[in-house]
Amino acid sequence: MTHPPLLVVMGVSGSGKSTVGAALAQRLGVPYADADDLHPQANIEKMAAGEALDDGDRYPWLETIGAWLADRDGSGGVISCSALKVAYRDQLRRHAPRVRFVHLSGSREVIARRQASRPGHFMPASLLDSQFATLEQLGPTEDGLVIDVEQSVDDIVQEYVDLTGPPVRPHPGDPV
Ligand SMILES: Nc1ncnc2c1ncn2[C@@H]1O[C@H](COP(=O)(O)OP(=O)(O)OP(=O)(O)O)[C@@H](O)[C@H]1O
Ligand SMILES: O=C(O)[C@H](O)[C@@H](O)[C@H](O)[C@H](O)CO
Repeated sequence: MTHPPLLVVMGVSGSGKSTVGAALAQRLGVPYADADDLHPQANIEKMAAGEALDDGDRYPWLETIGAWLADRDGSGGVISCSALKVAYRDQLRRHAPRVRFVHLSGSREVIARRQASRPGHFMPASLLDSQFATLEQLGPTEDGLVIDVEQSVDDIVQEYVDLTGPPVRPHPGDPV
């Protein structure tokens, strides 16, 4: 039996994970969560102070995200999470082996402009280079796809649907 999509919308800070993730979850008719809401306060404070997170900071956070994915293995869901390294994505796959990654990929210039368009967000622009330096592209054995961010949110969502086919709905009979 095919299950509704279980997705992680990934990418560097400012790539559009929260915006696209929410729109994609709505289109697919599945629950949505933003992993930024699952960070321990210490992680938020560290980034706000201009210091990049390390593997030790991310490990417990990724465990929380993995549990969220495992809980929704049957119903499907979309969570926005940077998931920058293969090792982080392996950690999530250990919780939910069928999870698919949707990498929002774009130039530093475009993403920096978008990151700067959010006054008051805790993530400083100064950390964008560390995000790109930490990012590891999806590997050939990883279930995932790459979508260019230099298009509208609606077009990104449509490209996902076009690439993956009509989504299995949590409630058969729902309109696509
Ligand atoms: N496809 C798009 N076209 C134009 N603007 C976009 C697009 N996607 C996102 N944005 C805008 O870019 C900014 C960053 O988007 P968003 O906050 O969703 O990124 P993010 O990856 O979740 O960032 P962070 O990881 O730092 O929370 C927002 O102001 C958002 O409205
Ligand atoms: O892995 C990381 O370094 C963090 O998750 C960051 O990506 C932030 O969560 C986010 O980008 C800022 O809101």
